[in-house]
Amino acid sequence: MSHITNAIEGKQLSVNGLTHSYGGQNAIDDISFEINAGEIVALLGPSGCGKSTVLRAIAGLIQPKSGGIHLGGQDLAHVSARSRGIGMVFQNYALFPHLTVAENIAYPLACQQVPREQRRARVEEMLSLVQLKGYGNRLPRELSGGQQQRVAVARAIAGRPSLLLLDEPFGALDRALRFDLQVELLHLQKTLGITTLIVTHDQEEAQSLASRLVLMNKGHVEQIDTPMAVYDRPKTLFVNTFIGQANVLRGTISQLGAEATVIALADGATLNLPRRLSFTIGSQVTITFRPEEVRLSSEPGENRLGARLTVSVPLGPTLVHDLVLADGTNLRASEVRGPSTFIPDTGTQLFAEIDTARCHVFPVEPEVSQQS
Ligand SMILES: Nc1ncnc2c1ncn2[C@@H]1O[C@H](COP(=O)(O)OP(=O)(O)OP(=O)(O)O)[C@@H](O)[C@H]1O
Repeated sequence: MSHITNAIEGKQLSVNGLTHSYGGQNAIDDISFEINAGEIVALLGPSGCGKSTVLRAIAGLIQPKSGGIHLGGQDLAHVSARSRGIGMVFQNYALFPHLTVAENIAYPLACQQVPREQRRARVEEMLSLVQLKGYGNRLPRELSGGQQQRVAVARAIAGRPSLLLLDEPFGALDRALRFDLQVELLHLQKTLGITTLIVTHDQEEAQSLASRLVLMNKGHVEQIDTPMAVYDRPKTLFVNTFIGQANVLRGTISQLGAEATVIALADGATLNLPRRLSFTIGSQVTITFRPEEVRLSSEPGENRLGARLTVSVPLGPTLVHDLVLADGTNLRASEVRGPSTFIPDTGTQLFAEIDTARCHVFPVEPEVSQQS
């Protein structure tokens, strides 16, 4: 395995101002991001936001309307898809059904005119790398979905690409198998040091695999950050609600102090934030907070909103409470469940205390003024 490590040299990928449309409207607009050599980055966003389009442009399968793509400093504008040195894995395996596993893996090597002996050795290497030693003579249909996807990965890296593109590679697999393959892929990627871009709409997959996330929405990039930064410091309401769960309330800025902001909610309640926000008094805002930032209490008090408990559900180690505020807004709270955690009765009138130090506040029309 050691000489593979030396052989694959991940290169830096740089995407600048990538724009593409299939008809009138842009599918992607001014997309820019970088992936360091050997890094694994996830392109994450809802269905139709343009992820696959970005991937196709990088692979050379479509010619973007504008923007630049550089791999290891080389401009790919006039480099054919074949000559880009990029390996790809798609959701639906795309193995050749009439070729054996070994022939599938050897296929790109044959295209590169790698001599037969070397090809055979590389196929063996790849098979052991993806833990399919001894499966070389099988046909794809004689393998499970997870095994087929491992073959697809082996085929993608057999030609020693300097960039690996994965488009929803585990989308067709069940949850447990997905997790196993994610762990394997991460191990493989680290061992080989291959620069990797994975497209997914599964936030858990993105968070567990990637060192950084590129969050896309409606053809734009909303935020590029580490998984933790995206969760803790979302730049937009979209990112905040797309990654993890968030409670969303509407309010109006009613007081601004040196180190405090008071927000009035619809039903007359207020939230006091221990910092000055850069809004003017009277601004309409959206306040968000995670379920784990809500604590239930039976007493009223500061930052406590009257709420009726609709249901409490124990989910393994956590207890999730769904509540409804007086104005009908739903609220979710969660807490770590211990042996003596008290579970209140459904319908109980309680107070939901919001940890306002950890709230996020966004302008009410966040989609109008997207920043890059
Ligand atoms: N070949 C095509 N012709 C016309 N429109 C297309 C084509 N491919 C994609 N689109 C449109 O471009 C937009 C972006 O599509 P894209 O496939 O890149 O999104 P995606 O984020 O990968 O979605 P998904 O997660 O559902 O695969 C969508 O509105 C889609 O309908």
